[in-house]
Order: sequence, then C-alpha cells, then structure tokens
Amino acid sequence: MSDKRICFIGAGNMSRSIISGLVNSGYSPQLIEASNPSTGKLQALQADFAIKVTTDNLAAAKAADVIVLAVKPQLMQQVCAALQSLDLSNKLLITIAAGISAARYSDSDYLAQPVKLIRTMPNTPMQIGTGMSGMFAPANINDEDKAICNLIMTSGGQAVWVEKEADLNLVIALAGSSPAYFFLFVEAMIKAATELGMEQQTARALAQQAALGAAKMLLENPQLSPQQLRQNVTSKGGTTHEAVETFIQGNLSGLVKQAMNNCIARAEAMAQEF
Ligand SMILES: NC(=O)C1=CN([C@@H]2O[C@H](COP(=O)(O)OP(=O)(O)OC[C@H]3O[C@@H](n4cnc5c(N)ncnc54)[C@H](OP(=O)(O)O)[C@@H]3O)[C@@H](O)[C@H]2O)C=CC1
Ligand SMILES: O=C(O)[C@@H]1CCC=N1
Repeated sequence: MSDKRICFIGAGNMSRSIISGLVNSGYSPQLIEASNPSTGKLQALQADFAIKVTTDNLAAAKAADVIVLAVKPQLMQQVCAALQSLDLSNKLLITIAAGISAARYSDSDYLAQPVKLIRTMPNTPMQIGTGMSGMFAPANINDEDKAICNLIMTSGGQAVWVEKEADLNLVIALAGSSPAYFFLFVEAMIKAATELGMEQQTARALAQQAALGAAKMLLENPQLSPQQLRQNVTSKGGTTHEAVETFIQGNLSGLVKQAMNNCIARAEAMAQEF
C-alpha cells in the first residue's frame, strides 16, 4: 500500500465512492483528506471513514502528494485558479471531471503552471466495489504516478488505461454515464408493471433481480456473446420473442447509438465551454 497523502477537492458523491473504496481496501485514513465548502458531507466522511477533513482547499492541496479534483466541471476553473499560488511540480493531480481536457488544467485561468495530471472517468457503482473507470495519462506521467492512480481508481472496482484522450469520451458514454441508462430501463419496466397492476415494491424486486441475473450471466459467460445469451432466453414462437421484436421494431439499437453519440457530443461541447 502507498504512503502518499491524498486529498480530495470536493467531497461529493464520487469522492465519497472513491474514499470508501480506498479505506475499505486498507489505505490508511490518516493519509486521506477531503476538502469541501459545506461541512455536512465532511462530517459524514469523517464519521464513516475516519479521514481528515477541511474546508480549506489550499491547505489540503498543499499538504498532499496526490490531489484528486472532484468538483463539477462548471466549478473546476475557479477551484483551480484558487490553487495557483501552490508549487505543484512535485504533486500528482488526478481529475475525475467530465469534458475538461488534460491540457486545459495548465492554462493561465486554471492552475497556471505545467502539471502532472491524469484524467480519469469513474462511475457511481464504485460506491459498492463494482465501479468501472477509464484513465488517460499524458506523456509526462511516469510509471509510479500511473501506479498510484491505478491503485486509487481500482480500489472500488476495475479501471482501464486508454491510449488517446478522446477515448475518455467513449468511456463516459459506455461506463461513466451508462449506469443511468440501465436505471432508466428498470424505471420503465417498473412503471409498466405498476400500470398493469403490480405493487411497486414487488415490481422493483423482480426487475432488479432480473437485471442482476443478466449482468452476472454476462460476467460469468465470457465465451458467450450478449446476442447468444439473449437467444438462449428467446424460445421460438414464445413470449421473449414478442418482447424483443418490439424493441427491434422500435429501433432500440439505433436509439442507444444516438444516446451515446449525444453523450460524447456533450463531452466535446463541454471541452469548449470550460
Ligand atoms: N456522478 C457521476 O456519476 C460521475 C461524476 N463524475 C465527475 O465527478 C465530478 C463530481 O461529481 P459528483 O461527485 O457527482 O458531484 P457532487 O455535486 O456530488 O460533488 C461535488 C462536490 O464539490 C463541492 N464543491 C463545490 N464547490 C467547491 C469548492 N469551491 N471547493 C471544493 N469543493 C467544492 C460540492 O460541495 P457542496 O455540495 O457543499 O456545494 C460537492 O460536495 C464532476 O466533475 C463529474 O463530471 C465523473 C464520473 C461519474
Ligand atoms: O453526467 C455527467 O456529466 C457525469 C459524468 C459521467 C456521469 N456523470
């Protein structure tokens, strides 16, 4: 385990997920600090994980070897600008923000100095150890920095390195944002079932267990394609065929492609905005 001091600037949902993974995997809470303007989330983090907390971003960043930037993209510029007085040359920065390029962080309105910064894209299932993250390291990042980033991002699940920064936008569409797609699908199933007369709680229990079962079938049968697994459910002339045909007639795959393209386009637009 590393002895690097890690600070999180922004103590929201994603920081909590990553901190939870780190502490649960044995990282010393004494080496972790979270900084946030309001204190409620800090108190909860301190109570749950015994980490250090502060409302002073500058002090937290100054004391850290690794700084995880975890505020909303809209706030990133002002948060970085307030850290300009620090010498960041010996620190590793990790950003989890969507849609802000790695190069942008060195600009005069951001950190205003060359930095060692790794861009990552986690997802909310990190909270329960089943996260999936993408990571992009620019050319100035060494193996030791990559190793600590990998340790942080795999503490709550899996992580992959991407070769090109543009691929991070595909990671957003496939893994960062996609838990919401699955939740939307389950939402729609529960809504349909309740409209057909089933009690909400029962409908949720049925839909979520089917989702879990389908996810585990994918994981535990790497030799079978998703298409084959689908076909194994679909009896000739049976019920599944009717349901699946309905999705195909409604162009589900075209809709999914459009949704992912729109997700990527938004990430690209954010890169211009921020
Ligand atoms: N949610 C997701 O699924 C994913 C999110 N991301 C990225 O993670 C980042 C954070 O998202 P998420 O955790 O969901 O957002 P949250 O809103 O949950 O967390 C952001 C935190 O930043 C805090 N904050 C606001 N201003 C400052 C400041 N000046 N200094 C320090 N902290 C500040 C907020 O505090 P307060 O509430 O007190 O204002 C809040 O606790 C975003 O950039 C997003 O793109 C990446 C992958 C997945
Ligand atoms: O919606 C967003 O912008 C963030 C990034 C991926 C998931 N949530």
